[in-house]
Amino acid sequence: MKMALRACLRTKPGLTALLSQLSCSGHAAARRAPALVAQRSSSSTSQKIKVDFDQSSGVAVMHMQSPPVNSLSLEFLTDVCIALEKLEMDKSCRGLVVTSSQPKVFSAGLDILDMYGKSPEHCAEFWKAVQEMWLKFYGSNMITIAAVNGSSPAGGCLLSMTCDYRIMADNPRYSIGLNETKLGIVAPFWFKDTMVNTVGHRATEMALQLGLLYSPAEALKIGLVDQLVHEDQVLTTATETMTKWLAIPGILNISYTCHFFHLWCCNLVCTICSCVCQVIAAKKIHLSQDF
Ligand SMILES: CCCCC/C=C\C/C=C\CCC/C=C/C(=O)SCCNC(=O)CCNC(=O)[C@H](O)C(C)(C)COP(=O)(O)OP(=O)(O)OC[C@H]1O[C@@H](n2cnc3c(N)ncnc32)[C@H](O)[C@@H]1OP(=O)(O)O
Repeated sequence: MKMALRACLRTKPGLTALLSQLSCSGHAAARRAPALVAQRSSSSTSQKIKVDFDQSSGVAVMHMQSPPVNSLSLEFLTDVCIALEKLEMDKSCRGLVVTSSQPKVFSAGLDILDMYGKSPEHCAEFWKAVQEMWLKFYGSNMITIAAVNGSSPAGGCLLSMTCDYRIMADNPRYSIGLNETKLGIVAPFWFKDTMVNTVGHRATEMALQLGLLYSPAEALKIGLVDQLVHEDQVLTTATETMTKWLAIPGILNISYTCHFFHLWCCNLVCTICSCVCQVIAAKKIHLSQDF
């Protein structure tokens, strides 16, 4: 699925342009960007993101380092998107591993504190940034692997599902899943679609209706993650796996089908509608709070 989206993006420049207009690259571009330099290995760092790029293998590792739990705030999402954009522009970068520098947590999902009591403008920016992250990862030209070295609820699970492959630490204290229902909120349909594309319809229905968080073993069983390893081995396994993937001829040029392109267009249109609705809703909430 992700490869089809990637192919669509590569072959439909108009769509890419439209996406970039929709996305929040405006505010992203205004911020500092981690630079990639042409040398064998390079390391670039924003406050919350560290990128190590090994030019000889063409593989970059993005370390999320936003304490305490890599919650996805507007600022953090912006940094992630900028880093990804930079890597995307460097054609020598063919693979990306995403992992966490925080102990026990891959990402706690959307930053709840960044969603509460904020201005409608902030909410709109925030929501656009969430969508941009999803679009950028899902439509990436690189092979992407999530090295899930800790718990990954809600938006953290979404982030990992946008990757081509997920390797999770085999520690029963960690969990992963779209638990929004348990928080009294509804996972947006594109969260749902991403999960359907990963684990299928029935498993997604169950997961979303009950707001399930899965142990690593359960997640492996339903296909939410692809591999479990000891937590010391998550990153090394991810880079080894990446090497194998990148050795497959034409891996970055998998052809796509019309079906996938249609799905992509549907997702795009619905995303625009959803975005407009979110803004309207946020404005209404804001107004009602004034009375
Ligand atoms: C802006 C809105 C625009 C309009 C949109 C409107 C509507 C859209 C509708 C729906 C969209 C919803 C989609 C939502 C997606 C989400 O991702 S919601 C976030 C869900 N996340 C969670 O449920 C995770 C909750 N956290 C945990 O389960 C645990 O914290 C943990 C990640 C497993 C880590 O556990 P542990 O290591 O034990 O750490 P602590 O629990 O002690 O936490 C440490 C500190 O981190 C703070 N924190 C945790 N999660 C978050 C978070 N998501 N956002 C912000 N902060 C978080 C926690 O409070 C602790 O802080 P203190 O040390 O107490 O200060």
